[in-house]
Amino acid sequence: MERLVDGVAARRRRAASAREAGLRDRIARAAVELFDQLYEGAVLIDAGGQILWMNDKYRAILGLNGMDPVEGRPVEEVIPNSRLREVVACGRADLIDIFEVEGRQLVVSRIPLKDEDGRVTGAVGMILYDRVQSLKPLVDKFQGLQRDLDAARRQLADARRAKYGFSQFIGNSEAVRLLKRQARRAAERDITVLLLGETGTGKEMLAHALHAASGRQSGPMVRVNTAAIPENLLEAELFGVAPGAFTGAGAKPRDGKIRLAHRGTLFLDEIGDMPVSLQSKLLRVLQEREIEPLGSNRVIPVDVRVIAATSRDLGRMVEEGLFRADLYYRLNVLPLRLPPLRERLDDIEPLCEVLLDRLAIDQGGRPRTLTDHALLRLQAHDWPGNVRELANLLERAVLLTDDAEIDAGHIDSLMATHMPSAAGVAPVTMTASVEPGETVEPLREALAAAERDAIRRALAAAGGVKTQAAKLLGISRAQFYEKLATHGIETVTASSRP
Ligand SMILES: Nc1ncnc2c1ncn2[C@@H]1O[C@H](COP(=O)(O)OP(=O)(O)OP(=O)(O)O)[C@@H](O)[C@H]1O
Repeated sequence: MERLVDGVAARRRRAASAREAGLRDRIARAAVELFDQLYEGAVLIDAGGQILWMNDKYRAILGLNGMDPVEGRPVEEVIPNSRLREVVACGRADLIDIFEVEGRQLVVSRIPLKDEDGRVTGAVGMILYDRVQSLKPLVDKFQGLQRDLDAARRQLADARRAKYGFSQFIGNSEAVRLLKRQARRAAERDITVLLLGETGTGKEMLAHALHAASGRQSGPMVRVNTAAIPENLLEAELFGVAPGAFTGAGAKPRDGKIRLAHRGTLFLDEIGDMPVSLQSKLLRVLQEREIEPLGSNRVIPVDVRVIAATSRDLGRMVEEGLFRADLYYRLNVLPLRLPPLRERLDDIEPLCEVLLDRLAIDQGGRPRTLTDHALLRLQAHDWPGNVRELANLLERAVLLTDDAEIDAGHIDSLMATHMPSAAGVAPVTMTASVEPGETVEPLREALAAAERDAIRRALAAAGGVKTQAAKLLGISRAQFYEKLATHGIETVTASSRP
């Protein structure tokens, strides 16, 4: 009797589980049909990340035709960057996510599939977008933010990308052609380059061109002007700061410029102004390719190519003990000398053309031209401030007149009134007379007085802004500071002005 009862119960259990299996099967089929109708796309993968099934709509979004077999292929091979495998691995659903497929932003859901014991057996991915209209504002907002982010990224990349290439470095003279040939060769080799030349000869421009033509062109180009940063801030600026390195250093680490130049180029402008105390740290960067942020005892490897520039005589600075000899030899692997403008007077004409074109673009209107006599005047000048000084003079000439042509008279008046070194251009006459008893100043003192006067006038014209005053004088900021110190001229800093 007992056996009979057991047999009936077992039969009932079997029948119930068969019914349940059939029910499950119907539910599964209904669910698949529902997916197919409800969603823009659906895909099913197994626990190994291989596709078991994909609906036609998903295939269409991927640009696959019905004949392309997808079943059995790894999901990432068919849907690049798919995250379904992660859902299998962690067993948690991604109920709403935004996912890019073939350039389209789609709202998707990813759900793990589990067996009776809770083991993950696969995952289903569904594209919801278009059917779920209520998500549209969210997606639009996301797309707007994504566009802003892309634009900001592009801007940052542009800012860090080199500004100039070799073709923008104007000059046909033999000296410039030779320089460009050497520089092109240097760009291909991943070695340290030292740019030597007077102020305004185009060292920074050439550094950008070297970076743009090098294998590091897609990396950052980071410039540090050693002369423009106070000595006590320079170490942090270059090497970065560890959290809490000093009072006020902040809880987060701050990357220095050397780290920011990782996989790119570090342009050390005015390297002659590098304080001796930091020179050994810089040497370590060149030798060991590593940095130690301020307040840290950790070294960080860096991959940077160094381009250094100076208008100073580094060799002499070494002799005078102002620059470390070992650093000098490390930097001087491939020196490139930029010739001053007075050694390549033939370049003045093409330079003027380009500079006048640039001015026309910046200020609007048609590009001005120079008369032959104006050009001769320019070629007779000494150009201590080189191309920067030439650019400044042309800028003032364009402001001085509305004429289409700039003539010799315009150039003469500018040189006589504004240029600190106009003596070489203005016609020299013998009309000066000396009263009996009047003393004649030694030339050195007369020149120093004239320089002092020019600096004061430039400062006044620039409203005390030193960068602007240096620009007006056609000299670098570093040189301007040196001259202020030499002449003992005290200025009111911008922050302390009322
Ligand atoms: N060969 C050139 N072709 C076109 N523009 C040039 C050339 N050389 C210099 N310039 C222009 O002259 C100005 C000064 O150049 P740059 O700043 O590169 O000189 P620099 O040698 O680095 O000067 P400094 O030593 O004072 O920093 C810039 O506006 C630059 O565009």
